[in-house]
Amino acid sequence: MSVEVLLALGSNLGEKKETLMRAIGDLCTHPKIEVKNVSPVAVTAPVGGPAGQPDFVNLVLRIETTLSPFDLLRFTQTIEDKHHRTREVHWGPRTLDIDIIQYASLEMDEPDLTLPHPRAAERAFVLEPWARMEPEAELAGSSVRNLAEIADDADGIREFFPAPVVCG
Ligand SMILES: Nc1ncnc2c1ncn2[C@@H]1O[C@H](COP(=O)(O)OP(=O)(O)OP(=O)(O)O)[C@@H](O)[C@H]1O
Ligand SMILES: Nc1nc2c(c(=O)[nH]1)N=C(CO)CN2
Repeated sequence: MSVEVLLALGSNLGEKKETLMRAIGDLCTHPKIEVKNVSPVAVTAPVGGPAGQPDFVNLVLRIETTLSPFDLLRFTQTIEDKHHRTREVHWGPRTLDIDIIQYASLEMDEPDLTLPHPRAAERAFVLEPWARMEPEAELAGSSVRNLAEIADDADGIREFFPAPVVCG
């Protein structure tokens, strides 16, 4: 059975926008994933992590998939690795980060996977692109648009570029 999933992508090292477009392409090639919608592309100030790290490029994607949550996590981590993601510094600069924000209405708290993503409701760099893609979306019973307005990093959204073509 296919379920709806919300993924968030971020990059603040290298060819940031290009890396996100390639990662979308990687998702598009999986036979058990259908990319349904892509948000506008946000340039955002870094939240947390070491001082002075570069701005991020962030977007979210709506997909449908028949993969289980853990199989999806494994696949998204394979894409991160392919794009030379390293994990030395907590919240440090990265070529590519893919978070599973929401997997249908599933709630789980396992050592390697928490759903919905535990910090998504506080992150304008996730919520603002999401609200632009799906204005009526909800996260854990709250309006994503409202959450985006009150997020601490709401003024860290610098600019938006139009949404890329889905699996173009
Ligand atoms: N919903 C989720 N989506 C993606 N990874 C998750 C999720 N819940 C737990 N994890 C786990 O988090 C671990 C650390 O992920 P990662 O290094 O990308 O964190 P981060 O992006 O630096 O920080 P944050 O989790 O705050 O976004 C992953 O190995 C993964 O097992
Ligand atoms: N602006 C921005 N800040 C972050 C981001 C991100 O994607 N964008 N990701 C983080 C950890 O996942 C920590 N901080």
